[in-house]
Amino acid sequence: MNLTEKILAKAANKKEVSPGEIIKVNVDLAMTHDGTTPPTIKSFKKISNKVWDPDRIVIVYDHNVPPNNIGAAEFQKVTQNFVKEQGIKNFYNHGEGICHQVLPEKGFVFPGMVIIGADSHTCTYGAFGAFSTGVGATDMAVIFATGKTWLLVPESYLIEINGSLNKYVTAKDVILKIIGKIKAKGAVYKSIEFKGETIYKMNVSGRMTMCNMVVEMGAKNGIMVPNKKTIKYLRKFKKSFRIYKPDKDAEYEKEFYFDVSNMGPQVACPHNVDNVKPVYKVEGKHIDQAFLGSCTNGRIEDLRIAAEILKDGKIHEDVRMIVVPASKDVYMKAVKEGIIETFIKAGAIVCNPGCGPCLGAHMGVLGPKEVCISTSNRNFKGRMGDPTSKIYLANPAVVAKSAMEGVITSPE
Ligand SMILES: CC(C)[C@H](C(=O)O)[C@@H](O)C(=O)O
Ligand code: SF4
Repeated sequence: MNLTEKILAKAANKKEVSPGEIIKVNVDLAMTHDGTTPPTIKSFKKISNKVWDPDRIVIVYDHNVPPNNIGAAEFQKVTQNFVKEQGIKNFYNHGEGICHQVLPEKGFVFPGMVIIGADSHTCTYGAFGAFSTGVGATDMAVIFATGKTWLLVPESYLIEINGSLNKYVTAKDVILKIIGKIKAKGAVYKSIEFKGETIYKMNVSGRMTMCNMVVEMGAKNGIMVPNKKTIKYLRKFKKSFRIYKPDKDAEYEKEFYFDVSNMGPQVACPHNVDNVKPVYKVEGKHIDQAFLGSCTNGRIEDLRIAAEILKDGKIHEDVRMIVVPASKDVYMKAVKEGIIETFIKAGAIVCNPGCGPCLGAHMGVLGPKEVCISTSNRNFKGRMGDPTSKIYLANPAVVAKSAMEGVITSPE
């Protein structure tokens, strides 16, 4: 069995599982956020009045924090009442950060776990060797009630990545390159297992960025065997965990190889995440907004990269640059390191932790024909505002450099 199959077999109390099989699994952790908790509650109330285990549910307000309209404020009240009624203690309602950042940071994510979230980027936790995937509110309601869900065991793709990354080339560029090759519909319902020297050496932040974006190829989950840096990250929580590894003769439907040694920064052009080009092909394109943040690239490592470029520089007068740290923890580290000061002095708008403008709700909605360069994960038409606006996805170095120049620019 491969890595995903091993974890799913354990969760289903079976010796072995194989692709195509429908299994019932125990869920170790369930996550919902301010947007998906109210619809989950609505379905939940039709089937139960008591959650299966309040300690295995984590709720994070991140998409609309603080509430940006009356509906969002009402939604938050619904969740607050539910949390009290059900005795859910793991509740982060005052801008603790993006759910996918908060869960690992607070020590909820460990190797071998089955984590289901009512958000499509729940696949991020594969960086820690967990099986994690997103579901809708009705599936989540059943999990809230029973602690179980059904899964179709996915076929798996093995992606091996070798080579060291050049300066200003990051995990984001690697995953964009992969998506550009496999395409947006190229891995629908597949499990993606990453391996290779590049993954083995990668820091936790980069591993999260890579697993975060597998859903942009339609994948069910992305997963990696924890490396030394990941184990070090997890040890600080002082909890025991078991690391699962694929069998030597594990089976995969397809295998892909990437050598990233000579690769430059990549950009996903409007309006599809798989419309990927090397940055030099889009250099000179005028931008109105630059966004540094999201569950893909809002971590301290990302902010450091951007700050190094912006140090002593100024953001172009035509550009509004918006910086949203992925969590309070990231924010506080950035304050301590003087990074926030660098952003403010350069002319950026620094907002409170959360999803920020990523999905067009607030904090930088794009007007007609405006162009944004963003470190987030989706550039769908109209996602950040007006349907005539355009989004280019890139790494934090490209976003920072472009913000200074007023046009898409390579930091190299
Ligand atoms: C609002 C939420 C359900 C959505 C998701 O599931 O991904 C959002 O986080 C996004 O990135 O589009
Ligand atoms: S940061 Fe963006 S992609 Fe991530 S959960 Fe929030 S809205 Fe979704």
